[in-house]
Amino acid sequence: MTDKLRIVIGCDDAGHAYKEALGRDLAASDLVASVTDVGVDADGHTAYPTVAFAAAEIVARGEADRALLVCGTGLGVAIAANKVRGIRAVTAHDSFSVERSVLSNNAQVLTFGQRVIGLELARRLAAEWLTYRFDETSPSSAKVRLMCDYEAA
Ligand SMILES: O=C(CO)[C@H](O)COP(=O)(O)O
Repeated sequence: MTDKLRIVIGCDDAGHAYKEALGRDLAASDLVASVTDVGVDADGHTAYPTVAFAAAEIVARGEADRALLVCGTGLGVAIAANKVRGIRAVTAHDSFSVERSVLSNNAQVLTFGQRVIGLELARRLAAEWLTYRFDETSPSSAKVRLMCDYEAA
């Protein structure tokens, strides 16, 4: 049995509909221990970096395992989340990249663009994402460590 994940979700106003739908899927998943929603709500207009910082900081503090963030493109929330020390955030809109974001990069944050991919693809990718766990003994581990060491220096 794979460990269940504590997940943070967040979005800006351009990603709200997908955040809500994905949040419902996550809450219903056997692979998810908890879902923490950092906004925005239906009429919220918080700028995407503010939401991404809040979600990434929760992960960086070890209070959640991963974050799933949505904005118009997925790009802004990824850039912002990557500003938080210890966070590796990626935008991935295809199955292989989602898999490798965990297995190669040990990325804790996945981002989607509501204006870029269809909802059903986003839902499928999020479901796949839940099944992957980084292997600290894999050949990818030393490469991820290079990034961690660079950040820590
Ligand atoms: O996609 C976004 C940022 O990457 C965001 O949802 C919209 O940003 P804007 O084009 O600056 O309004």
